[in-house]
Amino acid sequence: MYDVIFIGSGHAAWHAAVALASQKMKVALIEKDTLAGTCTNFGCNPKILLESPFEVLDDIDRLGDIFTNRPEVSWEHLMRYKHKVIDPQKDRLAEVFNKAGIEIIEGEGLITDEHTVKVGDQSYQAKYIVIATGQRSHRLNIPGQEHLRDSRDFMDLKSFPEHITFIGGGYISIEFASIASKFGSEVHVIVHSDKILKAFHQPHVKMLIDKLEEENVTFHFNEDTEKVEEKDGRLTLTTQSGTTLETDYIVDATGRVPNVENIGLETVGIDYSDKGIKVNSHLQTSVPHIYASGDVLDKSIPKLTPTASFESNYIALQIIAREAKLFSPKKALELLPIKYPAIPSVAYTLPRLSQVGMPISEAEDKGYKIRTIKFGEYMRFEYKNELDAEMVIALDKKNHVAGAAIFGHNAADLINIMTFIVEKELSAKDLNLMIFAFPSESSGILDLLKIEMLDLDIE
Ligand SMILES: Cc1cc2nc3c(=O)[nH]c(=O)nc-3n(C[C@H](O)[C@H](O)[C@H](O)COP(=O)(O)OP(=O)(O)OC[C@H]3O[C@@H](n4cnc5c(N)ncnc54)[C@H](O)[C@@H]3O)c2cc1C
Ligand SMILES: NC(=O)c1ccc[n+]([C@@H]2O[C@H](COP(=O)([O-])OP(=O)(O)OC[C@H]3O[C@@H](n4cnc5c(N)ncnc54)[C@H](O)[C@@H]3O)[C@@H](O)[C@H]2O)c1
Repeated sequence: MYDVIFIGSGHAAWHAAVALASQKMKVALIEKDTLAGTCTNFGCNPKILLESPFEVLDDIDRLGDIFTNRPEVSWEHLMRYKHKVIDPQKDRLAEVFNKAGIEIIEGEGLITDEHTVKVGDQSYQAKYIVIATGQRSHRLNIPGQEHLRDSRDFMDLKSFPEHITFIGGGYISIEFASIASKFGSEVHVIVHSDKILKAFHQPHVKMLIDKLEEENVTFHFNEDTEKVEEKDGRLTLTTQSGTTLETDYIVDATGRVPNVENIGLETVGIDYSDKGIKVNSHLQTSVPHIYASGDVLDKSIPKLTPTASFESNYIALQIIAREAKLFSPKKALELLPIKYPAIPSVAYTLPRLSQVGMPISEAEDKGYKIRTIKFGEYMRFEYKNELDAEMVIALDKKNHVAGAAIFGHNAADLINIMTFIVEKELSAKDLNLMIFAFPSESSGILDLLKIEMLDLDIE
């Protein structure tokens, strides 16, 4: 009998597994595909690795004729490097899990009753079960769908296509289009509405579109894909309005769907929809000792690695508290409900877009002060000549930062600093009581931010 069995081994599962094992609980992770899940093997990590040489090239391009030779990226070499770095990660994590005393069970988990999970012919009993089965790529249901590829295929390409088409206007489509454009490929993006990256500050999205268009990316807005046909190794994509595109490779990036099928939800009466598993504010399913975590949840907050890890850690605390009888099982529901802090979002394009806190458009509607900090222009020495890099902030009545949106190459790291400032409601005075390393990209933005928070006009 296990204390806790996890179905899935991604971030939504393993953070809790390690925490619970450290409390001497008997824990197992069931994984049907690759240990450690999507982010580690087929998502965030390989993506950022494949993008990293283009970041360097972009720096080189911005610094202009300082360099006498512009290096070129070899996709084949890059793939070799990817396998060298990414492939061993699952083994390293397996070592961590083994050391922690966590059992790894390979195979597909199926809940057969409220305390039992079956893998193949073997049944395992547990006091608690955590469902962390994640999501898979959505596939358009159109004639020729067998010619469509997904993010996993893209990140395993043996050679890079000269003509590549992405369907969708979300994270995956735009991040990969950004990589493909750096390769000099002819890139097309089919978007079925008039917007991409809807959750981001739209003026920054417009700046990104302009940049990508300069780099050979063509956007086809308000177009739906009708069919794909193959002839002599080339593909023809036809949209409902009759536009046709000849291309070598098509990535269907029309979203991801939660893995709720064939895990026994119906057997134990767990509620779910096509958006995922329904849980209460303690991440309990309709069966109180069965929790759900991560991408498989029906949730309104973004489905990201840090939110999956946060939920995982939260579930571990819930179980530890219940087991330590800090609260009687009857009172367990009185444990604190999950409360998400400010969640930063980043689109890993070149340049990157990021944001945290209240969206700037919402803050504008609320009458908050909106300020644009052109840190790339003011601090050219620090920001590698990135003249258009900027941060837009919304200041509330107390001059605290309610929300921030950044456009620039270092937007991912800079937004972490802003997350801290937003979450802790830091004032200019709080920041002035701290000393930061200089010169650095973060100190530059902080100095300019403090001026705005003191409400001095620097224009
Ligand atoms: C291309 C790509 C890029 C991304 N980039 C970012 C990024 O930059 N930043 C970010 O924050 N997020 C990013 N994400 C999202 C991030 O990967 C997910 O939010 C995160 O992986 C969710 O973790 P999870 O544990 O819920 O699911 P997963 O990591 O998907 O883990 C679920 C696991 O459950 C297993 N499983 C499913 N059913 C069963 C079963 N019945 N039995 C046993 N095992 C089962 C699956 O095989 C899988 O390994 C990206 C995603 C993709 C696809
Ligand atoms: N940087 C990051 O944090 C990052 C990067 C990649 C992926 N992710 C996560 O992975 C998940 C999947 O990313 P994604 O880009 O596939 O999804 P997404 O939801 O970001 O974008 C899907 C896109 O497809 C479009 N679409 C949906 N149905 C369509 C249809 N029938 N026809 C045409 N277009 C359609 C949507 O309008 C949207 O533009 C998201 O949960 C995201 O949070 C995050």
